[in-house]
Amino acid sequence: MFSRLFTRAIPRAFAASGYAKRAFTTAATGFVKPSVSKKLVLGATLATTAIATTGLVACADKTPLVGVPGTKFERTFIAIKPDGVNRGLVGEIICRFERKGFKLVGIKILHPTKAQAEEHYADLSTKPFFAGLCNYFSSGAVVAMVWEGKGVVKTGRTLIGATNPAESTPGTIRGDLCIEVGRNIIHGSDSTDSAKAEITLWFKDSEVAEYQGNQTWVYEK
Ligand SMILES: Nc1ncnc2c1ncn2[C@@H]1O[C@H](COP(=O)(O)OP(=O)(O)OP(=O)(O)O)[C@@H](O)[C@H]1O
Repeated sequence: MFSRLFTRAIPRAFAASGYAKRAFTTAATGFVKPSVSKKLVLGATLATTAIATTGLVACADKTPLVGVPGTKFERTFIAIKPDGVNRGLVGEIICRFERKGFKLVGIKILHPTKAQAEEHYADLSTKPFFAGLCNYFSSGAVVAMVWEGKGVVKTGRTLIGATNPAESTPGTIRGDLCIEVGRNIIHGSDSTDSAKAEITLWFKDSEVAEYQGNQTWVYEK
């Protein structure tokens, strides 16, 4: 009952998508049929306590780490490569995703090992540029991120632009900010399956946060 009072206003598509739903528990579950006014007072008191204690409004549903493809909870993995970080383009790139309306739910800076780079780009292991690519990706700091939003995998790729910056449309990240394919500053998952694998490779569940944001101003419903 208590959890219903604080269920997020935006309905989730978990049932349709087959993703597991995790409800949060509270001490209120043992109460039996209090009067309406008592329930309201009880709910308000517990909510105040929850906010004061955690600084967050508890949610009945938690989005899975890999997101829910096809919904506004779809997630993608975006990495600003060492050239992007060293050129001071982190803020510019984040700004473009934020301005679009996507929500940043995970971010960290790390220096990938060669082995991590090889795992991340394993599907390209037969390409002649594979060794150079892994050296490049593990050559310095990378900003790894998880972004959330409707169509974020496909639209994220559109924001990024074509693999080769020379073929990227002006207005895209690569089209505006870089020149060579071997120094193309950013990576974005190319499918929802890739997003799932890459988010799982780079992030733990505890490293991704949920918050309301301004989503009611981004989506019609
Ligand atoms: N011909 C090439 N020469 C050198 N590097 C290349 C070449 N083609 C691709 N790469 C590098 O390998 C990365 C992965 O290539 P892929 O074909 O998966 O393109 P992408 O999906 O646009 O890039 P990313 O996976 O980094 O987002 C490219 O981003 C680029 O850095």
